[in-house]
Amino acid sequence: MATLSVTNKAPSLVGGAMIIGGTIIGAGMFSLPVVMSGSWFFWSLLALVFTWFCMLHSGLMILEANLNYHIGASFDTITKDLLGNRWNIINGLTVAFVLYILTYAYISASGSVIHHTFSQMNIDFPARLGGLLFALVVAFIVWLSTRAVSRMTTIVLGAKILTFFMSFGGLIWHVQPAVLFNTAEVNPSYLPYLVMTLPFCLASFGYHGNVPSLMKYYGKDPLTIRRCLLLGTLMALILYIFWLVGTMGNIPRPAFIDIAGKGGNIDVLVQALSGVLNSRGLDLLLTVFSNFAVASSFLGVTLGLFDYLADLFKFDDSPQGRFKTALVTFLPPIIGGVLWPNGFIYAIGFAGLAATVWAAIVPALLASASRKRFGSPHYRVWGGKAMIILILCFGAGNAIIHVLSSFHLLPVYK
Ligand SMILES: N[C@@H](Cc1ccccc1)C(=O)O
Repeated sequence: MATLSVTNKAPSLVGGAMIIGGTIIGAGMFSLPVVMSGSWFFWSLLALVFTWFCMLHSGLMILEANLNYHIGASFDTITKDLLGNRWNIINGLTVAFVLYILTYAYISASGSVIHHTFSQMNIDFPARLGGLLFALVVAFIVWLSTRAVSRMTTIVLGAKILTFFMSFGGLIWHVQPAVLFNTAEVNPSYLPYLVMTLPFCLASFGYHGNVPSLMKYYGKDPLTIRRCLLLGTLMALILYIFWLVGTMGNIPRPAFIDIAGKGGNIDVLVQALSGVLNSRGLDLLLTVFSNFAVASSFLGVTLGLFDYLADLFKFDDSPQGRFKTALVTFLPPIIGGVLWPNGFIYAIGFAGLAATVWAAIVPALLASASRKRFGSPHYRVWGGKAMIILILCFGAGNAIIHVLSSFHLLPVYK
């Protein structure tokens, strides 16, 4: 979850859209080309658009329920009041789980990115050590203060956007239609691999913790907040489509088998891209971009986890209190990262599984309960009962798919 820096004046529409877009676009996108290599471009496009649609509307459902409460009321208050204690506990647990597993994913990802960066300078830097050091630096910043995180995030986010356009502009020019449309393979089969991509799409479109924060910033202004959600999620969708074209148009489908076999982490992907690009400058840009992309999500998500745990364990805001919070925030994922440095793809999948509870199932239940209790006078998501049922099925379907694929019951492209 991205951090929001508090300002006195109401932020512009673009500001809110950027907050949403910035939270959505994170390390999750690096898992997409790898897990989508089986279903390849067109089917994956369909999965992306479908997930975008459902995740946008589940976010709007949180807004619908949220508008019946005081400004500043967050997930916890709304869920407890509308759905009762049991749902609230399940909700809280899955929120914590997503944040923990993402922190672990970022440690694993940053280790891999650092390893790749150094290996370009012909230095062999172990990924485990890279992840550990990176996590310690982030832990230090988070321990310092929220303001330090906010400043760092601003710098990193700026650099991320800049390097994104510079490197992706380059990637797009290199796209070969024959590779993108996979004309070399005779009778390829794509459809069986489609469903297993969904939990990864879901994780990559996660932002829902920020909906209550938007109400804090704009007040009860459903129109503006709705526009922010629409713009922010659309921004992510368009960027992800570019990203798919850029990767699948440059790396042939069969080459992804090898990438997935090596753990599917970012360094392997970037290496495969630079192999086909043959351009030193682009290669460097891509490496710089992946560093910033991981760093900004890392900062945002761990700050969210830090605040959540501080509140949960009632650790105070003194340096010692913050130190204790930093320990419970970072120690478990660091241990995970040192023991299993290549779990990035798995972790993103599990984030999708847990996120489906609080980003799809609970929002649909909230909207339904809010209509019964309050009649949703401020704002009501269109589509009536059918939309609620669609989002519920989307959430439950994602959970089932993830469980099936954990037991190797779904076809995997290899
Ligand atoms: N969408 C983020 C992950 C995320 C999931 C759920 C909530 C917040 C963030 C990413 O791609 O990295």
